[in-house]
Amino acid sequence: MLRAYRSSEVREAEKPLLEQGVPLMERASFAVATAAVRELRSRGHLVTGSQVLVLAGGGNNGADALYAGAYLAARGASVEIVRASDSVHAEALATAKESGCALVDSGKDGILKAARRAGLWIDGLAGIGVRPPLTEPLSSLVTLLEEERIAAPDEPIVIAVDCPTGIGVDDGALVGPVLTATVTVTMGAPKPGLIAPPASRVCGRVEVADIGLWFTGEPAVATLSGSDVADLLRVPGPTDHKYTRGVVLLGTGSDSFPGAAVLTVGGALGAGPGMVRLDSPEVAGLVLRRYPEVVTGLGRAQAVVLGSGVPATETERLKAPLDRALEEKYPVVLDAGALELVKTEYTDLPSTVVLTPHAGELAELLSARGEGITRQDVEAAPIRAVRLAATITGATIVLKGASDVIAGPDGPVYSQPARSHWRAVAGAGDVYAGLLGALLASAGEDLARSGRGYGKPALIAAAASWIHAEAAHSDGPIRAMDIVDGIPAAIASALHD
Ligand SMILES: NC(=O)C1=CN([C@@H]2O[C@H](COP(=O)(O)OP(=O)(O)OC[C@H]3O[C@@H](n4cnc5c(N)ncnc54)[C@H](OP(=O)(O)O)[C@@H]3O)[C@@H](O)[C@H]2O)[C@@H](O)CC1
Ligand SMILES: Nc1ncnc2c1ncn2[C@@H]1O[C@H](COP(=O)(O)OP(=O)(O)O)[C@@H](O)[C@H]1O
Ligand SMILES: [K+]
Repeated sequence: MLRAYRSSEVREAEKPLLEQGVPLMERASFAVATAAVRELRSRGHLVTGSQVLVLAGGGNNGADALYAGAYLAARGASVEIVRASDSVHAEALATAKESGCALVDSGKDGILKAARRAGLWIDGLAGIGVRPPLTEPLSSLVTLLEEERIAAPDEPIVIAVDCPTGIGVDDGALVGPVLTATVTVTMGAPKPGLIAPPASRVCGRVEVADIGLWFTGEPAVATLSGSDVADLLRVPGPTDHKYTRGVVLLGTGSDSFPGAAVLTVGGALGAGPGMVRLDSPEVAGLVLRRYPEVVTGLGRAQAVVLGSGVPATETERLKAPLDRALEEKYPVVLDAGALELVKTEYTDLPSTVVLTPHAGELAELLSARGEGITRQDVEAAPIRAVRLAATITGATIVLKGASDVIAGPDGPVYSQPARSHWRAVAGAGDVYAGLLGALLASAGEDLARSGRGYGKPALIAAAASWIHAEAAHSDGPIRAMDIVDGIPAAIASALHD
């Protein structure tokens, strides 16, 4: 599991080490220099003779970059320094100069010329001490460099020290200029913005440098790996039968969107529940032709999925299965049309109810509940939006997108990235709803006993997102049914992880 901690928690973790005199900055800058060497070598360049640009701001981040520049100069690189503040770390600057690094003329032309000469930039303009948007003069400098980076015929390698300058380190927001990185070398632990969208998109590959920091508390944001998913999966044993493995009931599909029933059933069956029930008479024939193992009609279930392919005007029929699940405390997935119910009637939900909106649906839901929030607001700061929605509704929220962002009313936020963006096709969300329902059904009895869920539904939803991303992994176009077909292998790969 990737665990991201906020800057305040990072500073707490660093405090005892600094008091003991542990040379954190030395470790940090060495990790940056090592990453730079690796990037140069992987592209067939020698360090000796490579042209490197150190972008040094006024904080410790700038000092890290300067010391890294000093290492590279000592190994034969030709290093130039842009001094972006009057108060750069004096000792680090002196060390860099002694090692042969040269200061660049700080006018626009001087900076651009140096940027064009260098194949590798080290971004030490600002680290976790900065809250965006950047102010002048840093704002103009970052804009200039980012434009140059994009326009350059051979894009430079950009190594961000701790974080790309300008990102919302703690909330993953992107407001104002940022310098996009090829690699981010982050100290001690990732920060939320390095693993949560939209900021995670400008971080390149994230490498965590172990500088000796120790974290004990719950992370602010986490990303599950295959082995975390394996820990959550319930593998059947010799005493299991179809009812112990979990039954999932689907109220999905309609005359208007019959295919949604096929896709949700496919998603659910892929995850291997004991049984899938379908309570959608108008589409039962279609589903049975494809999946004869489906049992039609209402009946006992350990989890319920409602709303995929059901128009918002036809939600009346979803209320009976929803009421029953709420009464029996079984987990519920409310997708697509069923989200309508949360706008007006079902306003106080337990966290065992999981809402699965995309950004537009989440904005509509929040607006209906009195928060003036647009789709753009949700996309600009997804962590904030899911937390707000979880707090207002009481439910667990899965915001679907290039990365799924998941939160319950408490516990960490999970950010689960897509493996490929071919996944963005109609019906992929329906597959997700079915898959999630089946995973919740396997934990349904436990969830019903433990009451409001205590973070477990969010964890299970994150596992569903991992499996869905893995199942949708592709180098070329895919259809939603290909995701259905990929689920069993994705689960097997988690179990082998
Ligand atoms: N934590 C660890 O374990 C370790 C941390 N280490 C490193 O320390 C880094 C944190 O260092 P830090 O605290 O000095 O902050 P950092 O980001 O370099 O500088 C902030 C500067 O930016 C400026 N500024 C602020 N807001 C701004 C804005 N909106 N727009 C424009 N400017 C703005 C502000 O200037 P001011 O405005 O205050 O004059 C200030 O000069 C951390 O990321 C890591 O690299 C390692 O060395 C060792 C282990
Ligand atoms: N840019 C993207 N890259 C990868 N996956 C994406 C992207 N945008 C959306 N997705 C995924 O595609 C699916 C879309 O779901 P949804 O919007 O509900 O569509 P539908 O209702 O047609 O199934 C979700 O699983 C989401 O995570
Ligand atoms: K930086």
